Amino acid sequence: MNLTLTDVRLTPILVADPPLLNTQGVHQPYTPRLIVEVETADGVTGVGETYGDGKYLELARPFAEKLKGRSVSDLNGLFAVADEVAVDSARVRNQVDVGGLRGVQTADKLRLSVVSAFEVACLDALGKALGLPVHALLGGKVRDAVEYSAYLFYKWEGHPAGVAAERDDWGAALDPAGIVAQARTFTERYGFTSFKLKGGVFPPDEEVAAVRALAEAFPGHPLRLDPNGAWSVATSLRVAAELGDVLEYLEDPALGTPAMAEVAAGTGVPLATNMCVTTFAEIAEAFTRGAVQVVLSDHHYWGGLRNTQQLAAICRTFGVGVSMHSNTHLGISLAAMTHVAATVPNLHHACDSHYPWQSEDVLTRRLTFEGGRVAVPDAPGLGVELDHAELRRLHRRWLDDDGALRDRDDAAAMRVADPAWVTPSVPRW
Ligand SMILES: O=C([O-])C(=O)C[C@H](O)[C@@H](O)C(=O)[O-]
Ligand SMILES: [Mg+2]
Repeated sequence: MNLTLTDVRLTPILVADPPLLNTQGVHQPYTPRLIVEVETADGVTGVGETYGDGKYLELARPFAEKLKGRSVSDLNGLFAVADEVAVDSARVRNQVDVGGLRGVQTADKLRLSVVSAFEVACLDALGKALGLPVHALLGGKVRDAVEYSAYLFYKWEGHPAGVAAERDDWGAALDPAGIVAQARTFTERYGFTSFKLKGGVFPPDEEVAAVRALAEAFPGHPLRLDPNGAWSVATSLRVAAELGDVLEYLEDPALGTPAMAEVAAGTGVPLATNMCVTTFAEIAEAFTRGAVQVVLSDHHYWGGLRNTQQLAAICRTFGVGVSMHSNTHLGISLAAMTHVAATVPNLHHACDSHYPWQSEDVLTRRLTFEGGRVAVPDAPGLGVELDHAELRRLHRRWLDDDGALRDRDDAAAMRVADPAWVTPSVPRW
């Protein structure tokens, strides 16, 4: 068996995305992703997926060149190779990632976000070469299916008139009744039993009313609210007091560890984060200050599946819970998330996934949710197959774009509907 990497292919694509609202603005009609393919000397291939914005592409290209000739089994070596790739300081100076929705932006985090796709691709190829599923390479699954939550968004019926976009069949959701209707559609289509509402869009009282309406429609079901740090400490404490009886956790109510620590000190509602603990360097302060009770891991920016396992082990040590964050992603990443989640013993919350919002994919067969769960694939590698024709079609869309959509910008998308829109300063309420 020859595990030497002989070819690495990078394909940036644009995938359709509905008009989902968040505190920064609204999703653009198409969002960039990068698909990574690796191939061994024996012709075994592996696939990975990560963010596709320009700042990731400019690292992925030199990184890919350095991988040829190395072994797909040398996963630790990926980090050393990444360190050799220079990050343009303009990419991290005074920059926040997607308006801060994914926390701090550092050179290391950019590198890790690229490494993650290659690590997944190498694990996929290695698994196929050895005849083992990725979860086996990670030490073995401790569950046969991984539970996901319905990721509810305020949304418009469609993208603004005149904007090229695909239509979706979810309808608008701009008030409590719309959110409950969306939640019902999620349960009918996918069987989800826990619900997360993306908040920070409307004044807190409206979002509190939406969560109350969900609690009435789905009594006893786990509920979460995530305003992406849009609230002051005082507002966070007020919402926590009002919704304490129905929330499984409150996610990033206020921005940054000091504010989260203040909120945590004043409420018994567990706080979760994918914004103030997004790197290993941020763990010590947040955990010692008791600022978070649940960390939402994300293999994309934590640097892959094995780093996710390390994060989970640290959380276990400190008695902090683990769940999983998601940005817009396709089936390759859902498969990767499912494999690693299957190996984490202390995963006590349903994971987030945007996948139901994505009508397009680059797989020959989409992954499916049964009863809100994805069955852990036992086929070799990730257990997915790339649809090359669809990959080419979505790449063609990326090639044809004039550059406006190649970098995610939710505020720019909002300005199409509201030319006066500026990214709100924080705290917004
Ligand atoms: O849990 C979160 O904070 C997210 O999923 C961040 C995302 O960027 C989400 O807000 C989105 O896609 O609009
Ligand atoms: Mg969040």
